[in-house]
Amino acid sequence: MVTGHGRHYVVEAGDGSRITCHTRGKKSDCVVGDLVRWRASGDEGVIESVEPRRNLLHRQDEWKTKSFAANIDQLLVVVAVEPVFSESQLARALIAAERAGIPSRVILNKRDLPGFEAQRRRLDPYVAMGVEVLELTLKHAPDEARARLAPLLDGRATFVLGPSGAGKSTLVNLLVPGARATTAEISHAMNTGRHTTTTTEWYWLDAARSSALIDSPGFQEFGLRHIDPQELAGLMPDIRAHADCRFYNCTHLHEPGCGVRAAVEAGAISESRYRIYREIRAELAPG
Ligand SMILES: Nc1nc2c(ncn2[C@@H]2O[C@H](COP(=O)(O)OP(=O)(O)OP(=O)(O)O)[C@@H](O)[C@H]2O)c(=O)[nH]1
Ligand SMILES: [Zn+2]
Repeated sequence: MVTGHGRHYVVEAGDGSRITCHTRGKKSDCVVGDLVRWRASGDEGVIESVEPRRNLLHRQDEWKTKSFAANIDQLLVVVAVEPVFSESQLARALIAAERAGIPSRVILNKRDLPGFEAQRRRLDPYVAMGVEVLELTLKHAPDEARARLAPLLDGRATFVLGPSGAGKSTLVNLLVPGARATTAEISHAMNTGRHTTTTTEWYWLDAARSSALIDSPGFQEFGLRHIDPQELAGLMPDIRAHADCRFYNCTHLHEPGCGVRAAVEAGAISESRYRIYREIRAELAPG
C-alpha cells in the first residue's frame, strides 16, 4: 500500500507500520493506493513490483499524464457556494471517474451562504442524472456532516477532489483530526495566505483500517485526452440517455436526426451540459 510520492514512497506494511521505500527503476510508476511487493534494504525499503490495479484515476493533458490514485472505491468532489465552482471542472472529474469505473458523489459545501439556492440549481442536472449531492455546512455544522458522511465512507477508500477554497481542508480535518492542521498553521504563520496540499495522502478513518480518505492537491486543468471522442457521450449519463440518433456514429454536433440535440432543444439535457460536451469533444477531436 503506497502513500505519499515524489522521489520516494511510503509503504504501509500489513501490521500498519510505515516504511520509506524507493523504486528500482528510474521511472516512478507507483501511485497512492497501489498494492506493492517490497523488501527491506537497510532501514528503508525497495519496491519490487506493483500488483495489478483494480482501477486508476488519472488525467491526461496534451503533454503529460498525471495519476491521482489507484484501487479506490469512490470519488467525492467537494464544491462550494463560494468560490463559485466551475461546472466544467466538476463534469470532467465525473467523466474521468466514470471512465475508470469509479462511482462519484458531490458535496455542495457552505449551505449557510446567501448564494446557496443559485449554486444548488446549477447541480440540478447532476442530481437528475443520478449523482448524489450532499448539501453541507462543513464548518458550522460538523456533526451533521460527519453523521451524513459516515455511512457513505464506511468500508470504502474515498478519493477527495475539489477546487481550492471549497472546504477540502475543513472536510479532511473533520474526519481526520489534525491531518492538515500543521501545514495550515505553518502557511498562516508565514503569511502565505493559504496552504496547498502538494502530495496525495492516504488516511485511515478507523482503527480496523477498512475506511480511508485519500486527500489530493486541488483540481488544476483536468485533461481527458485518454478518452476516445466517440466514447465521450457514453461517459456522460444525461447525454448517453438521449444518444438515440439516426447515425450510429453520430457526433451529436450537427447531424440530422440527432437525439441529443433534440433533447437539448426540448430542455431534457441542460444547455450547460451540452456546452461542456462540445467543449471536451473539440479537445479530443480537433478540427
Ligand atoms: N461559510 C462557510 N465557510 C466555510 C465552510 N466550510 C469551510 N469554510 C471556509 O472556507 C474557506 C476554505 O476552506 P478550506 O477548508 O481551507 O478549503 P480548501 O481551501 O478547499 O482546501 P485547499 O484544497 O487546501 O485549498 C475557509 O476560510 C473555511 O473556514 C462552511 O460550511 N461555510
Ligand atoms: Zn446524435
